[in-house]
Amino acid sequence: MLRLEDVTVRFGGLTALKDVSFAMGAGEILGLVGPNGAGKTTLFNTISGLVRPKTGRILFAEREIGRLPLHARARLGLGRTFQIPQPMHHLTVRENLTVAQVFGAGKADTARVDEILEVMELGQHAERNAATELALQELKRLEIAKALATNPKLLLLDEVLAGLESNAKRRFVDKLRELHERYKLAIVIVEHDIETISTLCSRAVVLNFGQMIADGTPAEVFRNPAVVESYTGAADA
Ligand SMILES: Nc1ncnc2c1ncn2[C@@H]1O[C@H](COP(=O)(O)OP(=O)(O)OP(=O)(O)O)[C@@H](O)[C@H]1O
Repeated sequence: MLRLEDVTVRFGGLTALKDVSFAMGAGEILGLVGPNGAGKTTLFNTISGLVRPKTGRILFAEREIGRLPLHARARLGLGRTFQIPQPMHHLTVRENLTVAQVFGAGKADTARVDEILEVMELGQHAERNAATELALQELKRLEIAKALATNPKLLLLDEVLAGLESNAKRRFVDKLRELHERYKLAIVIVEHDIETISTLCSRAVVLNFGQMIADGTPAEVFRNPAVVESYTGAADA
């Protein structure tokens, strides 16, 4: 479903991604891990179209998408969330979903918006101002709801669980599983918590200084010496 071939991204003199290659299949839940600054968000930005790679190819649903604009990628089924929730100001929760839907799916579909509000447990907040009247957990659910409104086949989740306490995190993980089943979604999730990656993901890939240093089951990856060193090295720095 998604394949990256030798993707390199530079910001001036800084190589943020270097020859990154990996493929994932429909329905997979993949954890993307690595120390701060490793290139995880840059990878999401490159897949979703905010950042242009210097070299390499990105294929999604058997099409080369590396030069397509954001909305074209969204319409092919690429959905994403942002590390810092970005609700549209002055709009209600419901309006946020409708705008996301028009951007990513090409037209408004009230029934689908109602369904997503219910699935994401946002029904009672539907007419609230999204930017000023939601608590952190609701903002996070809205961020995912906006991505779902674009009818994705692949969902890129950038640290959606960060800042939640452990019970809330567990409920959120259950919700992600539910979405995976219900919408037959493939998911890539950036997350620092090893336990979460281990319970949610069948596979994990690790970035360090822009390079992929491991790819395997979470158990394999987290006992890989290069991975352990990338984290302890970062902690010592
Ligand atoms: N727009 C940009 N311009 C210049 N440098 C950038 C830009 N975006 C990211 N970088 C740099 O690229 C590197 C990778 O950053 P990125 O945000 O992708 O890492 P990350 O793995 O998502 O980190 P974190 O876990 O802290 O979110 C960092 O050195 C960062 O400073």
